[in-house]
Amino acid sequence: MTHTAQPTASHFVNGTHLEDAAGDAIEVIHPATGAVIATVHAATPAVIEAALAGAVAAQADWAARTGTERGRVLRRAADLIRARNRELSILETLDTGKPLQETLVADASSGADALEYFGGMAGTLTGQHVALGANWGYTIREPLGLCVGIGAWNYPTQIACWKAAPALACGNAMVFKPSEVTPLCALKIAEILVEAGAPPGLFNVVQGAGAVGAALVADPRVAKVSLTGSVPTGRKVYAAAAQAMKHVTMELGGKSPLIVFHDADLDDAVGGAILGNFYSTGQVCSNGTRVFVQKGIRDAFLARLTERLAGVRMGDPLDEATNFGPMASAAQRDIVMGYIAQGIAEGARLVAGGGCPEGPGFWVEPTVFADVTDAMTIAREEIFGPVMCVLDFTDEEEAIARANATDFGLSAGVFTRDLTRAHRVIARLQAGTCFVNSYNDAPVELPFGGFKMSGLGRENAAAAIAHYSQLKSVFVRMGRVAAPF
Ligand SMILES: NC(=O)c1ccc[n+]([C@@H]2O[C@H](COP(=O)([O-])OP(=O)(O)OC[C@H]3O[C@@H](n4cnc5c(N)ncnc54)[C@H](O)[C@@H]3O)[C@@H](O)[C@H]2O)c1
Repeated sequence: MTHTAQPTASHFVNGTHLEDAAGDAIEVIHPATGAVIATVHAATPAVIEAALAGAVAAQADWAARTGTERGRVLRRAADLIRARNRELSILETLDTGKPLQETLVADASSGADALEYFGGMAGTLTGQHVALGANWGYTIREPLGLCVGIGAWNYPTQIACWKAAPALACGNAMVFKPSEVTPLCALKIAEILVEAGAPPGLFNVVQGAGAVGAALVADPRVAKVSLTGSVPTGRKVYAAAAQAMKHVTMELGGKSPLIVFHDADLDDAVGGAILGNFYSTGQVCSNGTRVFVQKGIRDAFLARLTERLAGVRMGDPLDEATNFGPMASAAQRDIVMGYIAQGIAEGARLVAGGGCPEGPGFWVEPTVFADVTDAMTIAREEIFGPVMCVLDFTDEEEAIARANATDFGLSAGVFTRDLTRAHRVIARLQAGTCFVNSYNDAPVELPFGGFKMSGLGRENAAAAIAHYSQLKSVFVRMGRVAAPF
């Protein structure tokens, strides 16, 4: 079956669709078939200028509105997204290849959650009164101004909303650049925000690869950059932002540990490992790809995991019975297959998968390696694909030390029935987003983000407000000024 998802135009700027065919063509490929479903053009300097200038113009008026007024727009957008969840989920599936079974519950709806949550919070954003004896002070929470959002290709709708919602709630404007691999979904969010009452120019989408992202980051009008991407890109963007002391949020990669103790509910632990390695075909930053299993239950764990892998249904991602899709791109498929070959070459034991099914599309089987050691490449580097590494451990102390022996620090999980142990271990794990007897939940009410090389700042929850606003402190003297002369 052929699909088309050609957008009205490549960009959404100043409240309307904008095309400039002079920009490099970017083919949008449906990963399940390899078919071209749309073509967009990278933003030219003229498009970038229109977006930045439009955002600056829109921001002042937006910031002058009350928080309640701003929040109303965001909450209306959330309602529109929910009403169009199926249509948006189909587009997300065409763009990313993720099964519709997943996108119907995890993408547009997660974006709507963020818009609803920050829409509700917008009216509550206040400063503080500070009593200072005879004098007093107060703080004003001000927007930063113009923010740039740059997205990865695994969650294009969610990433656009997770950045736009807190930014707009605080009174900022945003220019968002989706990943060049998945350019379609953010355009829909821009359309919906305007339909919900956002002023033209408040949220703009411009297409392009790293060069367009770099041009946005370098522009002196930009006050803040929020990136979701890999650590190497994060380094570049952070360094560029530092030249003008811009604020940053960095949501980067991971190689997160999931520790399964001998007393864990085995089925729950296997379920957590499946969610933490194979959901979205493994293309999730917070995945628990180093699964440390206590020695006594290692074989039982692998046996139950292998049994449950019989439930994988690869196929047309638009078929709601499909529960496992392709990789988002041929390039990512090749990277993952390279890691699988390296795992075999370095002596890991292939327990399941490892193959790359023939035919059109970018498929990789769900793959499990056992007998993985800490030194192996597959245990050290982020693969960003459906490759689970199972490592053995003897005791708690050893598991904690090995779990922390990485430069990443995005997520970590613990499965055990001993809740004292669960909290004791979590307290010592170096990770920003942790799970007890679960994996990969990301409710908007909890902050999300990484320690160490996995990032800076937090998305979601009240914590995100601090990263999209700045405080002005005002001291007020009530008496006379006592100067020395
Ligand atoms: N922590 C999180 O919340 C989170 C979520 C999803 C993905 N990720 C991470 O994202 C990575 C996968 O996504 P990807 O391959 O799209 O990442 P990537 O780093 O290749 O690209 C991310 C974005 O940055 C842009 N970019 C590239 N070079 C740039 C530059 N010099 N200046 C400005 N922008 C530039 C890209 O065009 C893209 O839009 C993985 O490492 C994954 O862990 C993290």
